[in-house]
Amino acid sequence: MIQIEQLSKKYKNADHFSLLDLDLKISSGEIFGLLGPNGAGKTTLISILCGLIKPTSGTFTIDGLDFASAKKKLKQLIGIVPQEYALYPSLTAYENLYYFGSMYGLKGKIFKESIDKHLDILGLHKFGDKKVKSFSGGMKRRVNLIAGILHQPKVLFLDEPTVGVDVQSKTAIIDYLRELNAKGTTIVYTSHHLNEAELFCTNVGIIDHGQLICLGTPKELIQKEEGAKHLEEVFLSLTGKALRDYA
Ligand SMILES: Nc1ncnc2c1ncn2[C@@H]1O[C@H](COP(=O)(O)OP(=O)(O)OP(=O)(O)O)[C@@H](O)[C@H]1O
Repeated sequence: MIQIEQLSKKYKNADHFSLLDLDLKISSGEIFGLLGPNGAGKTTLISILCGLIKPTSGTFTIDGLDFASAKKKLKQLIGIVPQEYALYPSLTAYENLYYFGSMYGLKGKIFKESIDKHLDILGLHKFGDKKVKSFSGGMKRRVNLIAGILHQPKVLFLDEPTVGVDVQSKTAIIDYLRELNAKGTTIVYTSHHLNEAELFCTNVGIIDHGQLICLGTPKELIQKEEGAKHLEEVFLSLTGKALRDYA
């Protein structure tokens, strides 16, 4: 279970809070969708939960652990699939995965077999020895995903794992995440694909201007919004149509 209490973040020199007094509970076994317009605070929240940046105030625990007292345990417990490709372009897919797995202390025959197995499951078995710089966006996204799950995390955080990929890669990624979840992995993911989130998530939270503005199953949120048939209509009704450009 992830328990977040009164979490706030104001970046150095920023004139506004990117997260403000956010309370949220995510139960074990969920596929939780963190949705919101550009600049809403999704990446900021995921980055804090993964221990990549520190909150300005507030607390959170994952499985009862926090970074202050149990950093090493937490790092093993969670997996991170960042929005930007965290891959070395001039290494092969296999070398990248070997490197990232080693960072979690993985080694030996079972580890190597696990890399091969995951390359196979995600349709990359023919490309393990090819340099990542020659890969399509969809292939890079799939390698990025494998890099985050080789150590079998209990909780997996993914920041827009299906952005910029074709329907085939998207389906392979979502199907694989569903499989992981069925085996017990809690999934927290951000996305701008509201149709995908509607079908994929057990619960969603919409955040805007750093605050949680609604929470529930996709079905509940759609039922609550008069005239809405899909999550996208709920989303637009709650967050408005104004563009969210920032620089
Ligand atoms: N390193 C930073 N320094 C200052 N401000 C930042 C920094 N990173 C993000 N912000 C600001 O924090 C706010 C939330 O940004 P964040 O990236 O968390 O939003 P997001 O919901 O993930 O957006 P997107 O959908 O565009 O990825 C924005 O106003 C952004 O400009």
